[in-house]
Amino acid sequence: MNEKTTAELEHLRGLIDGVDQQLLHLLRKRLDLVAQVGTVKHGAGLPIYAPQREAAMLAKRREEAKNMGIAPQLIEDILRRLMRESYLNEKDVGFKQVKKDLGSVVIVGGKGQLGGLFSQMLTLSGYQVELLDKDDWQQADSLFSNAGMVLVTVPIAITCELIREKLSQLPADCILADLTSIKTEPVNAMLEAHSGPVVGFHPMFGPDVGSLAKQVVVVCHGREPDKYQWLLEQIAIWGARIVEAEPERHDSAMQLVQAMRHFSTFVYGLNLCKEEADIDTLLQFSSPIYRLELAMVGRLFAQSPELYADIIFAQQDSQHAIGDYLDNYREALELLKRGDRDEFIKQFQTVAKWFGDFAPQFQRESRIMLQSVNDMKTN
Ligand SMILES: NC(=O)c1ccc[n+]([C@@H]2O[C@H](COP(=O)([O-])OP(=O)(O)OC[C@H]3O[C@@H](n4cnc5c(N)ncnc54)[C@H](O)[C@@H]3O)[C@@H](O)[C@H]2O)c1
Ligand SMILES: O=C(O)C(=O)C[C@]1(C(=O)O)C=C[C@@H](O)C=C1
Repeated sequence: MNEKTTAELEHLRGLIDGVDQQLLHLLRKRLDLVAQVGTVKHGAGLPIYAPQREAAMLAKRREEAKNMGIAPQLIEDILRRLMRESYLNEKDVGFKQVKKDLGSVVIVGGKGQLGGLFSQMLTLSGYQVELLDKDDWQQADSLFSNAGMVLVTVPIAITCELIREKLSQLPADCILADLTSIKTEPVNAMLEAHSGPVVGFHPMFGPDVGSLAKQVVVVCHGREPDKYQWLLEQIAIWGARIVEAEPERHDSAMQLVQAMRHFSTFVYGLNLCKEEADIDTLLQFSSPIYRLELAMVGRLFAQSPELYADIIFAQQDSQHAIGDYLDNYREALELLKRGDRDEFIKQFQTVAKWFGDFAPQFQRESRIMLQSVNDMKTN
């Protein structure tokens, strides 16, 4: 680079630094305003996530960006990231407590991952939370005697037995609820063990979400819904979307959404491990989609093997779905073995037709994810 180029670049980079610093000041200003919104919402008991406000704001800013010669997607990306920050900041102010006269909430398994998250959310909402973990059963009677709600969040494999053996003497008006990833058997066990209000939940997210804004919580009604309606409102205030489902319908969807998904991810990892693949080399040659795929597979193995074993093994019916998948894999492998490219293309087109409008929609969504994956690269 000659001296003139160096000087020009330095000058322009200095101006860019100045603009970025102005952006920082604007960000500070926006975060302060969002904190004030958080306080107002807390007082009024309004949900942290305001989808209509977001949609209207994004549409306006996109239009304004277009008029200024800025790509609308740029401002949308920036605002969505900023709103994620808002959910986190607004959460720290706390939430309105919907049910003031509940008594305490006893979380059985409360020192675990999901128990910890719900303990935090309930405490931020003003409830008195008591944790009852595996070594705390000597305090159970005194904790249960004041409980307005008992929330079960222990490993799946011991959930039903624990409910039947340890939760059959709760106060009659106490709500019995759970967070188990499968629903039919735990909800039945709760209905058998307790004659009062019963409700099953399945939070469709892990403990590392940061905020519940936009997350889905499946609810399976058990008994006396009017007694736990406040809890659904509380979860909505946390920003999550409640999806109602019969336990059987939930479990059958979970065979594909969880059991088969995690099983094929497990086999993918198992295969890489047995093939002794060199992850560093794979990453060097990886396209963004491969990096994303590897991240999705790798993150499974950073978590509890028991949790995933339980999700897969708790639903023995999943073996049929997994078996069908294996048959389809074998049939597709046959196409490859006999070099039947034409048939591959025919089947590809059949699947594309079956996906219909979802295929281009997923392509658009994944494009944004892939660009983020690429942005995160540092070399
Ligand atoms: N982790 C997730 O991503 C996730 C997501 C959705 C639902 N869930 C569900 O949440 C539940 C808990 O999962 P987790 O990931 O928090 O597991 P975890 O292992 O982190 O927590 C389980 C807790 O239960 C405690 N425990 C074990 N035996 C006990 C006993 N006899 N009495 C009282 N406590 C006992 C453990 O000490 C631990 O603190 C499971 O039913 C799971 O299906 C988990
Ligand atoms: O306007 C609100 O209600 C806010 O909470 C602020 C804000 C934002 O960051 O702009 C954050 C979250 C909402 O979903 C919508 C907008």
